[in-house]
Amino acid sequence: MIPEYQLDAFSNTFLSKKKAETQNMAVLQTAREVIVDIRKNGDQALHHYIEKFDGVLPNQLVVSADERKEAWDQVDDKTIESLKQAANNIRKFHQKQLQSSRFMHMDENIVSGQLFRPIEKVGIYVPGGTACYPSSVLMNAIPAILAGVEEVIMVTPARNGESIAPILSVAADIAGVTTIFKIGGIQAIAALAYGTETVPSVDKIVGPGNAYVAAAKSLVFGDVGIDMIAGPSEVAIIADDTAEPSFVAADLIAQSEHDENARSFLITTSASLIGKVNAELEKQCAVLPRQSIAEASLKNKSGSVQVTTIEEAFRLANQLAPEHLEIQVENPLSFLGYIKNAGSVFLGNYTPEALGDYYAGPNHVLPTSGTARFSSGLSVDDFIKKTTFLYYSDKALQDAAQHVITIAEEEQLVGHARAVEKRLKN
Ligand SMILES: NC(=O)c1ccc[n+]([C@@H]2O[C@H](COP(=O)([O-])OP(=O)(O)OC[C@H]3O[C@@H](n4cnc5c(N)ncnc54)[C@H](O)[C@@H]3O)[C@@H](O)[C@H]2O)c1
Ligand SMILES: N[C@H](CO)Cc1c[nH]c[nH+]1
Ligand SMILES: [Zn+2]
Repeated sequence: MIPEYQLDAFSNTFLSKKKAETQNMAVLQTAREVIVDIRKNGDQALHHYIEKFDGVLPNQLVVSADERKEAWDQVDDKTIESLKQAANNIRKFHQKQLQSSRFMHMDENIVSGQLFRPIEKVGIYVPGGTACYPSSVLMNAIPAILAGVEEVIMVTPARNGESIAPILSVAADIAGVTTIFKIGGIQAIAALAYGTETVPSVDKIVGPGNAYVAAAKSLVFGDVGIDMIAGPSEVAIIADDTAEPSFVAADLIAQSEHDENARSFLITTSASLIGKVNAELEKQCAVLPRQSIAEASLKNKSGSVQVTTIEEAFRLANQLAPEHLEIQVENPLSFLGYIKNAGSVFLGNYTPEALGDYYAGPNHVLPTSGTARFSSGLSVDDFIKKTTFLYYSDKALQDAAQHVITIAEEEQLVGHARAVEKRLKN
């Protein structure tokens, strides 16, 4: 069910450097047209595209205070409790990421350092097309609020043309989201980036979404900040003979059920594991509500490979740089030092990725499509700007002046040299 590859074929198929399918030209073209129109025509264009892409235009785009209050009665207590527990864990984990402004140097003549300041207004995109992700509300909003962002504006498409899922509103309250708009897709990103009569513009947009959302984010980048351009979700599992085939299969399925383009990889030193996992996949997929999605992802976008050593397994995983890396081998913690490129790592047979997707604390908004080679998952840092500062006394400048002038003259920037010379005492 998950195709087996020889090592060379696995590398050739999955390691080529190419941008995710979010960069599809037709999707980009649609996104460009919608963004240009909304930027020029504001609400009028926004309404048009909500109707066009989501079918119905809600009477009111903002989720009202009454709607937010009523949502609490529509979600059962057990679910609210689970969300609160998850929020606590996510808050605790991200709290440790906070840093204070700092001095790099301080004496009577020179002071330098870095100011850490939150971004003022942030937009968070919460996907809502095919599924509903309260966990993504928590993962995006909690680090922003911990960082000190004043206004967190959430957008998500309305389910039936009128309301958003109550659980999303409850999660937004638990996290501390300021305002929620019932807008999804390209039109939501355009409205957040440029503002309309109804939607305020923000300084940065974060959060995952489908190919249209990703394309729109890539186009507005520069006018606003973005966290990343997320492609389809991925998991790579490194497993040896001690791995439990039914656990491995369950975790491959958990990622593959996200969408048909999700990618699941199994890299194993075991001669018998792939066969056992395939038997489990067959069994477990058959009883899955999203069976056809998971099967399509496993069959068409995923792969397994047998390697001879654990070192080879990690070499391959580092080349893949997967969004999620599971390590289901004996003494998993002893392999932390082998990891170079991965969005988030899950160690041991009892740490399924699902634990991190929802609950444990680390963020689930992670780099995909090999971009973990150069980037990281969402964190408090994504909502902080670092501004350097510098003070030199008269004496300190006199001491440094000649070096500055020399380099300025080498660059033939006489104005720069003069700016220092003007202050020289002799
Ligand atoms: N990386 C993560 O942390 C994470 C978390 C949750 C979900 N996801 C991913 O987010 C994605 C969610 O996708 P989704 O579609 O369910 O929800 P979505 O909210 O991202 O997209 C839905 C919107 O897409 C727009 N759209 C749909 N078809 C269109 C078309 N033909 N032209 C223009 N616009 C169109 C509509 O406006 C709609 O509101 C999935 O791929 C899922 O795997 C990722
Ligand atoms: N696995 C997703 C990130 O790739 C996150 C998620 C949300 N809900 C379930 N899973
Ligand atoms: Zn998931």
